[in-house]
Amino acid sequence: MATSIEIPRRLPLLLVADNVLLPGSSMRIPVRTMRNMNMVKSRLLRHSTLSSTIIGVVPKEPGNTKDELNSLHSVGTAAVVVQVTGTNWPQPSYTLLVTGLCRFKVESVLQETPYLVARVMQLDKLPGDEVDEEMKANAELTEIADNFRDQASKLVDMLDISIPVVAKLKKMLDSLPSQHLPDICASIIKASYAEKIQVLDAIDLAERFSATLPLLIRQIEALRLLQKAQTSHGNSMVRSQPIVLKKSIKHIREGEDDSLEDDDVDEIAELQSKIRTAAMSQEAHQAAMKELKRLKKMPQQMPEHAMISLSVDDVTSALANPAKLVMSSVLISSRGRTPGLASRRSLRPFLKFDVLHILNDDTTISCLRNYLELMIELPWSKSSQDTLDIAQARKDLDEDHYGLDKVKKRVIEYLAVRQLKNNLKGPILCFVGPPGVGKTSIGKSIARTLGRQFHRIALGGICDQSDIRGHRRTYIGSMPGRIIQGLRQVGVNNPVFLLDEIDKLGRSLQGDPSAALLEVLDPEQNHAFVDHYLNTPFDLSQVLFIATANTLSTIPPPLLDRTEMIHIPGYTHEEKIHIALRHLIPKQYKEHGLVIEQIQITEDALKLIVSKYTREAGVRSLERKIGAICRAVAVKVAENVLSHSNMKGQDMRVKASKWSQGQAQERGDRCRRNYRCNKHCHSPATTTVPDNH
Ligand SMILES: Nc1ncnc2c1ncn2[C@@H]1O[C@H](COP(=O)(O)OP(=O)(O)OP(=O)(O)O)[C@@H](O)[C@H]1O
Repeated sequence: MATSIEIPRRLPLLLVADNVLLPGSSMRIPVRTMRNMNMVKSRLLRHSTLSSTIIGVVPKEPGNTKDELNSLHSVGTAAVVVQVTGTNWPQPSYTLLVTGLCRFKVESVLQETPYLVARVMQLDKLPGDEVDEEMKANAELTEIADNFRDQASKLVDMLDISIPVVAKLKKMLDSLPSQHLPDICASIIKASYAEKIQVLDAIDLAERFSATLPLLIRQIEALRLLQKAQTSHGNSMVRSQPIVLKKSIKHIREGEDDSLEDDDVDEIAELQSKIRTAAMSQEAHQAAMKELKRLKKMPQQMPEHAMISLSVDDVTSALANPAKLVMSSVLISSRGRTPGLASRRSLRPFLKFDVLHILNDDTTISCLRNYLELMIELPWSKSSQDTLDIAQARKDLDEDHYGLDKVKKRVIEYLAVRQLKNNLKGPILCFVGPPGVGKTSIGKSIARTLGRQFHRIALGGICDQSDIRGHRRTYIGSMPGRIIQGLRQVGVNNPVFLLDEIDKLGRSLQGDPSAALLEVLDPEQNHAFVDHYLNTPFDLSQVLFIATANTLSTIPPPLLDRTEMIHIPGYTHEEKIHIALRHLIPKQYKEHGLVIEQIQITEDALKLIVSKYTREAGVRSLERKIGAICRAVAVKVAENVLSHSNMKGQDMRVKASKWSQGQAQERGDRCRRNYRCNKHCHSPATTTVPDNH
C-alpha cells in the first residue's frame, strides 16, 4: 500500500474571485490584488523548493472586493504552481498556472498581511492513497461511479477526436481512477460559479458524484442539441449555428448566471460569416479561411477553457519524490522579460506535462484571432465616393489657407489631371518647407475637397522596415505595418495618406524603411502590396499618398525620385498677420468657446506677438500664443460669468489687455531671473523673448 502523501499544514493562500479551481485541473490565474501579489513575490519568486510552490487556492465571493477575509470560502484547493509568467517591468504583472491537488478546509487564518497564511486540514486523499479499495467495498458507490464514467465517456465521444487535447482527454478518462472523475469533469464542463462551489464543497465522494452528474448530463444534452442544429443545417462545424446554439445552451442552463453566457460559443461561426461578407480578394479569402481552420482545431473548442494539462498522478508522484522537482516550476524573468521559451525549456525535463503545449496553443489562438479580426476589418473593397469638383476644390483651398498661391495652383493642376486620367499613377506630391507653414493642413484640405478620409502617418524616427511592412506572424507580439494599420483605422481603401516627415526616416540593422516605402508608393507594385503580417496582397492603388518634409537633403534619393517637390517657403510678417486674422484667431476662439464680444485681439497686438514673441518661418508658435491668450481670457470669462452673469464684453477686453501686459512683465522678469539676460527684457513693451527661452 502506498504511503499517504500530505500537503503542508500551513499554506499561503491565493484568493480567486469568480472562479473555482478543482483538484486535478489546471487554471491560469492572473495576480491582481495586493495580497496575491505579495504572496507571489515572497513565496514563489524568492524560494525554489517544491513546498514553496504549494499554495492554497481559495475562492472568494464574487463582487466583494473590500472585505477579502469575510468573503473567503471555507474550503479551498491545494495546488502546485507550475509556472509563473509575466513581467517585472514597467510594473509587476504575473499570471500563475496552477494545478489543483486536493481539497482542504481553512481552519484558521494565521497571518493576514502581507499575504494570507492559513492553517489548513487536508480533506481529500491524494492519488497514491488507495481510495479505490474503499469504493470496491461500497457497492452503491461503485454503481454511481460506473454510471458517471459512462456519461463522461459519452461526452468525450461527442467531441472531435482529431483535436489532440480531446484525444488526450479520452485517454486520460479511461485510465483515471473513478474518485477523480467528478472533479475533472466539473472542471471541463460549463458550470456556474455556484455549481462549481457546490462540487468543491462536496467532500463526501458520493455527494460529489451526485452534484456533478446533472452538470455532466446537461453538457451532453447541450452538445447533442448543437450537433442536431449542425446536421439540420448541413454544416460540418460544431458552433456553426450561433442562434440555435445560444438558445439551446441557454435553455439547458436554466437558472444559470447570465454572466456565464458563453460569448465565444459562436465566435467561429461569427468569424466565418464576417470573412464571407468582408468582400476580400480571392487570395485573402483563402488565407483567412486557412487560418480559421487552424483556429477551429485549437483546444478552445473544448467545453471549458480550463484544460486538464497536468494529471494529478504526475504531480503527486513528483511530490513523493521532491528531488525530481528541484524546482523548475517557478519561473520568472527577473530582468523584466516575459519568461517565454527559456522557462518552458527548463520546465521540460522536470514536468512532462502538456502545460507547455497548452500555453503555446493559447498564444496561437490569440494571434489567430487578432489576424482574422484584422482581415475582416480591412477595407478590401470598401471605398468612399470621390466628390472632386475643381471649382469647389479651389474654393476649399482658399477657404482653408491664406496665400500659398503657387502651391494651390499646383494642387489644383494635380487634382485636375487625376480627374481627367481617372487614376492615381504619377508622381507623389511632397510639400517641403519649414515647420508650421501648412503642409499638413493642405493635405487635410485635399482630402476634404475630394471627400476622402484623411490619415497621417508619422515617419519621423522610423528605422525598422517592419514599421512599414509589418512583422512576420512568427514573432510574439507581431503587428501589421503602419500602412495596413492606417487602412484599418480609416475603414476605406481610398483615403488620403499623409506620409509626414519622410526626410526623417532612419535606417538600422532591421532594414531600410525607405525601401519598403518605395514599394508602397510605386504604382507598378502597390496594387499588390504584401504586408508581412497580412501575408497576402492588399491593393493600395486607390490610396492617394502625399508626403511632407522639412528639408530635401536627407530624403533618400530613390524616394526623391518618386516624388514631386512643392516648396512652401516661410511667411513674411504681413502674411502671418493675415493668416492669424483670417484663420488662426477664429479657430482659437472656437476651440476655447469664446465669442468676439469677450475677446478681440487687435492687429497691433498681433504685430507685437509676431515681431517680439515668435521667431519662426511658419505660424505654429503664433497659433500657440493666440491659444495662450484665449485660455487666460477664458478663465477670466468663466470667473466673471460666475460672479456677474451679465458681464459686458467691454470689461473683458480691458481685462485681456491688462493680462497681456502682466504676462509680458512676468516674462521679462523670468527671462532676467533665469537667463541673466539684461539686453532685451527691461520693459514689457519691448520685451523680446527668444523662443528657446
Ligand atoms: N497659409 C495658411 N493659412 C491658414 N492657416 C495656416 C497657413 N499656414 C499654416 N496654417 C496653420 O498653421 C498650423 C500649423 O500648420 P501645419 O500643421 O499644417 O504645419 P506643417 O507645415 O505641417 O508643420 P510640420 O512640418 O511641423 O508638420 C495649422 O493650424 C494650419 O492651419
